Amino acid sequence: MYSVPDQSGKFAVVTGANSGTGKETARRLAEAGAHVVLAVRTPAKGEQAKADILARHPSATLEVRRIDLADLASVHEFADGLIADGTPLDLLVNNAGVMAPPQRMTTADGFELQLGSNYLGPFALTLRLLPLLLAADQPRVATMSSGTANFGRIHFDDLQWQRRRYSPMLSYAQSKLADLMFTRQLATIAAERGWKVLSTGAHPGYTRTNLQTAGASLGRDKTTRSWVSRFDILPSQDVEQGAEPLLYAATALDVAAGDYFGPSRRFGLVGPTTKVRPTRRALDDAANARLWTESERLTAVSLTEHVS
Ligand SMILES: NC(=O)c1ccc[n+]([C@@H]2O[C@H](COP(=O)([O-])OP(=O)(O)OC[C@H]3O[C@@H](n4cnc5c(N)ncnc54)[C@H](O)[C@@H]3O)[C@@H](O)[C@H]2O)c1
Repeated sequence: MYSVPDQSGKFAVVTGANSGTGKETARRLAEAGAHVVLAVRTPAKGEQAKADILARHPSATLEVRRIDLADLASVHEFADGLIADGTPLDLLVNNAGVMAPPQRMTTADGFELQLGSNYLGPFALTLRLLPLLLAADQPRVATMSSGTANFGRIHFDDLQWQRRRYSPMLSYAQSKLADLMFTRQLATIAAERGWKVLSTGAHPGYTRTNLQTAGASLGRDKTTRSWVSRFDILPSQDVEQGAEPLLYAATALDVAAGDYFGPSRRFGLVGPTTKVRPTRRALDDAANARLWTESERLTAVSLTEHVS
């Protein structure tokens, strides 16, 4: 098991920290000494997660704050709260995500649900929190992608699936490819501007969490059921294993800007975290820059406005 380096004195935000890999990541960061903000959509679930973590680690310092990544007003409210407090932010973990709703659904801002929740919300959140990140000594942004990014394509002419027949899984894959392209582009921008913020990415492998059932609870179409059933032939992991690549991306000392981590695979078994090569579609600098510009336009959150 990966040993998280000492996080004493660090201030971290983990989105989607009430369940799955987010809760486990928050737990391990708190165990290692970080003060962790559990950034959750439903505060009561956040409080339950906090109580669970405290039961295992009584000296952990945790706080619950509400954020709905599918609502930009909520993202701004969350960011405004942290900025008003003014504590430099050492670590932002963009973990929250939703997979495969039964049909095309939209966020409060009218974005297709998966693009909005999995990518545009975290994009806006990261840009808003950059001033706090840049005030920290060794800041880091770790963003959760997915192995499905390998099947993803960014449809610049129809990002929101308005002109094509909606595919819940291909839309999920697009949103997760966008996360990976964002990870790379943030690393590029940081290098260009001489920022010390380190942008890294991870995917968990197939992990037993609420992700498969949360989407399914809304009902599922036949094609998505068939996709999801294909996951079941993959070696699955428990959440402790599944959170390891994200924890590594968030805290390991031997990582470089833009690095991407996932579980290693040998003879069909899932092994320790390793650096993985992103799909070539995430290595297209021009596309990464184009997606960034388009995301600034869609969210109306821009670097020039929020970072001097
Ligand atoms: N479980 C897997 O096999 C797997 C595989 C690849 C990638 N992932 C990614 O891992 C991340 C964590 O998922 P998980 O597997 O732990 O599932 P999960 O369902 O347990 O956790 C997802 C979390 O995101 C939160 N969330 C969803 N929409 C939100 C919103 N609008 N605002 C705020 N929070 C929101 C949920 O409340 C939940 O806490 C996701 O980004 C997911 O895409 C998971």
